[in-house]
Amino acid sequence: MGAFDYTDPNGPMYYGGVYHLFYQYNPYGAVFGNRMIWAHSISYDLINWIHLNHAIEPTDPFDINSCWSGSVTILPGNRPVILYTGLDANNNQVQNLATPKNLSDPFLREWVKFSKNPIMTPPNGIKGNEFRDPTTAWKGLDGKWRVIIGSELNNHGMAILYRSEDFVSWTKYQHPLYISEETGMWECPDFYPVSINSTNGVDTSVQNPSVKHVMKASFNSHDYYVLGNYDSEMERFISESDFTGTSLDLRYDYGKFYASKTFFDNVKNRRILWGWVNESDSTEDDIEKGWSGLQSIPRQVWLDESGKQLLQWPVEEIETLRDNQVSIHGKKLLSGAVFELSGITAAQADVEVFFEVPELEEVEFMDPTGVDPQLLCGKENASSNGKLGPFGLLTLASKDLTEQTAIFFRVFRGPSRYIVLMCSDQSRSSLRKEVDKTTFGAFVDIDPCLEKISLRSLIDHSIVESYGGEGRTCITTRVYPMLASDEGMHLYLFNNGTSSVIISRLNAWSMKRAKINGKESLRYRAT
Ligand SMILES: OC[C@H]1O[C@@](CO)(OC[C@@]2(O[C@H]3O[C@H](CO)[C@@H](O)[C@H](O)[C@H]3O)O[C@H](CO)[C@@H](O)[C@@H]2O)[C@@H](O)[C@@H]1O
Repeated sequence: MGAFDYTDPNGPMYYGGVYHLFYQYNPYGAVFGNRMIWAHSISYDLINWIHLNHAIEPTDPFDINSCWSGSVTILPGNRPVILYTGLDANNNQVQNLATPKNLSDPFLREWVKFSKNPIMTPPNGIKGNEFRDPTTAWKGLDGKWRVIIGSELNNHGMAILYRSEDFVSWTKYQHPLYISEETGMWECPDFYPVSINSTNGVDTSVQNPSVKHVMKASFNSHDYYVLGNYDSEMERFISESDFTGTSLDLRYDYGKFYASKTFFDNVKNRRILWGWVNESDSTEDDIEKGWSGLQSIPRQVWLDESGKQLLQWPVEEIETLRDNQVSIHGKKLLSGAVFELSGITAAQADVEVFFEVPELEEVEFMDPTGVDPQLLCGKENASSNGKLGPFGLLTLASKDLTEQTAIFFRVFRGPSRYIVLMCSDQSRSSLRKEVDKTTFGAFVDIDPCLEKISLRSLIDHSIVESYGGEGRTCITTRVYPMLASDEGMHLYLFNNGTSSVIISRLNAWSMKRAKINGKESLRYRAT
């Protein structure tokens, strides 16, 4: 077996009838290494993948110590170009350019590095190890290209802005596009418009009154974003809030999800998001099992009607893996109920459930001010009893429930409205002691008086990707059950609250295996 580490998604795009995904990859070891490369895979449907030869590897002084993260921009005339960070011979981070050798090859198998690399080097005042991860570039109203690079100055994370007329000569702009007072170094920034009145995606260069902009930055092991307005004439991004690096910030995902990247899929008019989902086991475990790191299921991302946050949903193509289905309508889950959902493969499933909570009157009061939902989930875990909740799913569970990963909700009465808490409780996910079992949690911005509380979970052996409130809150987790074999894995609905809840609608499917290089493959193994 090989030993490989998969991390950041790089340069996703649609070209020549196929989706391309590059990613940070260590071909020499199961964990992050000192010679990272750009691996390359392609797909016709975002689900089944073909691995190609590596796209970019360290070869020249400007990237001899690694080819780190970056992005693709499609130039006029349908010409993709890669901007990536190279670690040069002195281990300084520099930005490099590469272009396809043969544009008529839809697989874009070979990439040629620009003869005049590097095209950007750390500017004055910026440390050589704090200048990386170029975004997809966009065109301003003046026709000039813009790109941002992750960096920091005096412990303030920022997006350094460069401009260019020809994509080759880049000039640093006088001030960063964004500087954050409260965060450290920014990795893998992403900057893109979202429509304010449609779920459709828009091209990265679009600027008009019907879009807002998203600024995403990766720091403190999480992907945070703010929304705002971008003005390319003034070269300003005016955000509606600031990054605080606390639980108050908006995040794509409140579990494991980092160094993400989006791209505009012009065939289906949608923006697609990918993130790196790392392991929760130890480095020693990774070396023993011979690999580490997953890519999330790609998600469509768009602005919520409220304009206050993004919504995310697994791309529709995931439904092609759906196999046999079970459905439930109008079933009451009494206090203390644990109800097995049989008839599907619990180890690999897609479950969507809508809960109705009729007994709202006497729920506990909670003032959410200053409350960290993740800590609250740790305290009010799956086995505690509230009035309304915990209720939800017990995934990847052994028959006797010794091992289980609970994805659940609690409902509280707040000062002005009800508060819905969503948690992913890993504390009993595995009998293995050395794995990280931190509980994750976040609030879901829904009013249970007006709508049902929904949960969709994509379960696959060692990963559970959960979408609460129809994509308002996402939590991804990695777990390593020991007791349950694929066949012995179980899935339950539960209600530990003192009030009943109603499963108003549930649809769940066994999921087939995706094909990698034409063969049905296990996407993720627990061990
Ligand atoms: O592959 C390099 C790209 O990855 C990014 C974002 O994920 O930087 C990753 C980063 O962390 C790696 O090294 C750490 C040890 O130094 C290790 O703990 C972690 O698991 C690794 O992913 O790489 C640098 C240098 O090590 C570190 O500062 C980062 O957090 C992205 O910024 C890079 O382009």
